Amino acid sequence: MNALYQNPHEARLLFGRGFRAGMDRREQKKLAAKNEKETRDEIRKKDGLEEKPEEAAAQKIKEEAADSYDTFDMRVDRHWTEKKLEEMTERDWRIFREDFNISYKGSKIPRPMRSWAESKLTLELLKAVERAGYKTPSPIQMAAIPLGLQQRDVIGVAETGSGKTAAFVLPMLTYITRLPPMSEENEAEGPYAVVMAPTRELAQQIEDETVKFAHYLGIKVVSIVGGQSIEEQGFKIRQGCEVVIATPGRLIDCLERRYAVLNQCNYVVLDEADRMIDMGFEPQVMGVLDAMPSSNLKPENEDEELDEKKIYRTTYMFSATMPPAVERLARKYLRNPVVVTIGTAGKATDLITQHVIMMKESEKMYRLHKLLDELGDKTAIVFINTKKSADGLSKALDKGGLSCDNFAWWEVTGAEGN
Ligand SMILES: Nc1ncnc2c1ncn2[C@@H]1O[C@H](COP(=O)(O)OP(=O)(O)OP(=O)(O)O)[C@@H](O)[C@H]1O
Repeated sequence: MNALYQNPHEARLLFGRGFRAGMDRREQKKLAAKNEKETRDEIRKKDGLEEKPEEAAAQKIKEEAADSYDTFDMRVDRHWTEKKLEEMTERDWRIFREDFNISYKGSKIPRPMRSWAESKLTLELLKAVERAGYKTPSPIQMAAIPLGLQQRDVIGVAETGSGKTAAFVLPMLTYITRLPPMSEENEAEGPYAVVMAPTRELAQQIEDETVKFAHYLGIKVVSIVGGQSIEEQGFKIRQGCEVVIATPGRLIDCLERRYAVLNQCNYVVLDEADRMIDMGFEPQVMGVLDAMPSSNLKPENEDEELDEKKIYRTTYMFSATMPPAVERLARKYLRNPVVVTIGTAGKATDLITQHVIMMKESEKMYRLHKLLDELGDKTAIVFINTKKSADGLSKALDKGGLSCDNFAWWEVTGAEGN
């Protein structure tokens, strides 16, 4: 067999560099010329022949032609960052989604937004975003804001600290600005939007983030969490507020005691839904959702177009995992939702390094002590599977001179109740 065929030249694929089928033709031609020269040299060496001048000249021409090969015919496009919105192709959007690790599940999904300027947020809100110092939207904001602005139901899976809050707050405020301002006539009918979160601390964080934007629009935010007077909270709601941020237990209490109603609430956000379920709040969450009017539910038929001018019940749900109880909730209360995942669902966050240390049971206490000692004046959380072991461990650590708070009582509110 001819030696040329024994040593075939491999195509080098360069996907993602803007070449059709990932091929850089110039690079290929140069490699082919080099390959041919080496093979001919080898054959001549074997046969004891010298290279003829005309062969050398022909080879030189091939190499020069390869070197100056104009790749413009192979280069299909510029990168999406160099393009205007209207120039974006399907392929650009795919690369854009890959660049930001955005994936979707669902039908009729609107394009993500590449920048704040390209979003359909009102000028007032864009100013508020600028004042907050948010230069570019985070990936969950790029994906979820256009969905919220179309009143689509959303299930968001994103890491903590990824900017989830603004991803639901900005469309929520946009929705509110479309409604009549709160006045004596309608304030007794309750808020326009409700956000539920599993803990007081999270509710507080969401309130801070919401107020950051809401106060420029004159939108009032009230938080309804445990540890404060329920009468006072009820009074604040009745005085008129557009947004309520609440923990589910306290909110259902407020509703059952008639301190608050949700007669005009059509926008609801469940933040950290899996944690709310884990903490045993499923009945309370469902109770709140059932207290909202059902007259604005979206059509069941997912092919039916939504009327942009109409008000629909919009449900946003964020959850790091989708256990059966969360799926049940989603199936019952969300209509034709779009699932947005940033990064890999269920993957540990990139911000945390995990170490697994294998050891004998008898060494555990010593190693834990050593690890905690090495922290110096930093603090740590130790997770443990039962209340009893937490009690024993905290006592042992206390004895060993480490100041230790035992939060095991917290588990009593958990679904398992152990
Ligand atoms: N586009 C943005 N640019 C700059 N900072 C941002 C942007 N979006 C959010 N942030 C800030 O990033 C921080 C985390 O955002 P946020 O609280 O929304 O995260 P999260 O995903 O809700 O996390 P958690 O689960 O802890 O509540 C906040 O301090 C927020 O102000």
